[in-house]
Amino acid sequence: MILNVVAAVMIADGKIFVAQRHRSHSQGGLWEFPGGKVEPGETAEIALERELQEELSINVTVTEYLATSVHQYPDKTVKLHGYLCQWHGDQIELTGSHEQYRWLAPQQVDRTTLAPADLPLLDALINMLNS
Ligand SMILES: Nc1nc2c([nH]c(=O)n2[C@H]2C[C@H](O)[C@@H](COP(=O)(O)OP(=O)(O)OP(=O)(O)O)O2)c(=O)[nH]1
Repeated sequence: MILNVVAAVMIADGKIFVAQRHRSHSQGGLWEFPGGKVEPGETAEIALERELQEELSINVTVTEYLATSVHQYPDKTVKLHGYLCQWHGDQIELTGSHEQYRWLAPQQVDRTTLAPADLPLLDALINMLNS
């Protein structure tokens, strides 16, 4: 099974937004960029806007494609498409998908608890910020 998943990379004041998946979900307890599965008929942008509204109660603007990674979990293969997204400063309210969130400098992100599919996206971001 291959899942197409979109992830939002939001940057504010040099920090990026990461959230811990709810313990009851697949890959529970791992940290990730918010987002989710692309539903049939959706573009990546529409899926991201919908997921961030559902999970964080915020409106974002998708600004730029970042990178795609493919990772095989025991039960599925995730094709993770990362996009830079603009957060407009709205109040972030977790709605149950996540346990907690943090804004961290990219180098501060704990690579051992980040969902493995997200590591190439984090590296693409760090490269982009350094170039
Ligand atoms: N949203 C999101 N999912 C990710 C990331 N990295 C990563 O491996 N995933 C995986 C976790 C899930 O197995 C899968 C789909 O994510 P999802 O956010 O739709 O998960 P979900 O809760 O609807 O999935 P499920 O528990 O119903 O299986 O992608 C990421 O950065 N963001």
